[in-house]
Amino acid sequence: MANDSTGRAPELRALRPDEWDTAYDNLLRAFGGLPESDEEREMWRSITEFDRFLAAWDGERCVGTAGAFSFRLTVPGGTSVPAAGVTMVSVAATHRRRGVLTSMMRRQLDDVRSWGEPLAVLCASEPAIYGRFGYGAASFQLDAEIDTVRVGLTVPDGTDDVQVRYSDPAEVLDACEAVYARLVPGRPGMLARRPGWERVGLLDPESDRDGASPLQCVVAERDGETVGYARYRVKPSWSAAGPDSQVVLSALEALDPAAGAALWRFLFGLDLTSSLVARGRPVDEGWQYLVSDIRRCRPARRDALYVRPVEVGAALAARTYRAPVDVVLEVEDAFCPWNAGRWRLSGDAKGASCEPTRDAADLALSARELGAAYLGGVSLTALATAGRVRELRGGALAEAALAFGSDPAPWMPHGF
Ligand SMILES: CC(=O)SCCNC(=O)CCNC(=O)[C@H](O)C(C)(C)COP(=O)(O)OP(=O)(O)OC[C@H]1O[C@@H](n2cnc3c(N)ncnc32)[C@H](O)[C@@H]1OP(=O)(O)O
Repeated sequence: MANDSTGRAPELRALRPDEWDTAYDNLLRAFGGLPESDEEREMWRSITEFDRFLAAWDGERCVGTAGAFSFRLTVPGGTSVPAAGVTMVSVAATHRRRGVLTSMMRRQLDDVRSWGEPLAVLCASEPAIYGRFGYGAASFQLDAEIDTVRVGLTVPDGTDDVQVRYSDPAEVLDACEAVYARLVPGRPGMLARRPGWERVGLLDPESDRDGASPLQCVVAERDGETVGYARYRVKPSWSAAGPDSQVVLSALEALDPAAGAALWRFLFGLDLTSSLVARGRPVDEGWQYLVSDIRRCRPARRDALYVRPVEVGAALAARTYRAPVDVVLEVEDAFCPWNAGRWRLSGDAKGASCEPTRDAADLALSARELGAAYLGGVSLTALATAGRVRELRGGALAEAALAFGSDPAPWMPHGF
């Protein structure tokens, strides 16, 4: 790393609580300098894990930040695996492109390994940044802007048995969190909530509303039990032709198809609105199969969660495989060389093992591609068509690609 203005390399160390404001200001400035509300600042401070938050210092000045939440991530098969949630990464523009990020990534991945966490995950501000450090885009999200005047919704049987009730978001938080917790094991990419994180979904600073209403909440109930919820805002608009307001969805979770349909029907039907913007939804979410005209929903797919296998053996052994698989992977990993070499992966829907081997390799790929395929949302076959996975034994690619896949598709419900 190049030296800084004092002639020394910036000092890298865990953040002390009294340094938090200085570090957070570096982060906000790197993201454009827009101030945050006291509510937001206090929220992010309260969930900071100081011993896992690195800051780079040029004398008294904070010039770099990189945190790592201690998350648990659902992997294919439903197990919850320790994963470092890389977050709040910033380098001061005065110190950019001198290797500060690289030094933080180096130290952080060494730390994550020493903590015994087999995975690191992140949401990238820009996709070009993290591939060099071995992160691959592993889950995708669906964004949609639905013309609710022209698009109809056909709901499944049982939808009328679900009541939708207006609720205060904070008052029903426990019931909503119980719904969320039941869904976590069922979909790879979901994160078990750490204490304090339930409040993130209720953050409602005016600066985030873009002219829309405060956060509104409805719960879906069946026989008095909460079976789903939705949080949304309404952005009012009136044209010469009349009302043209927009519903902006913030969160929606449901325990079964009828509960989900009841919530979508409610959102489609809000008076005076003509469109519904839903961002960050699962790519395979059921509403797409209820609409009369998917094209007028303008669906768009975007990269979401990036995964980095920190310990290849432990990571691959932690998930299950939807078909039997027995392959030797030749892994290339320049940034975390302890992963480089041949690994025999044997597994099925019940469990797996992954150990170093001297046997001949069946497939060759880098840690980044392994991260992309890890949650089952990116096909090894597709990566092979791009030349990112090489088949060295005939048939190994088809066998591994089938085994690695996941249904449902991986999804991460919120950023961090
Ligand atoms: C998980 C999260 O928190 S995502 C948030 C990331 N943060 C931001 O986007 C805030 C604004 N940006 C920044 O703070 C900084 O520009 C950072 C953190 C992205 C990069 O920090 P730097 O210290 O400049 O990176 P560093 O000097 O270590 O660069 C390493 C390599 O990555 C490349 N790189 C760095 N940032 C980018 C980028 N945004 N796009 C493409 N390449 C990049 C560099 O060119 C360099 O490549 P090289 O090794 O071929 O020369």
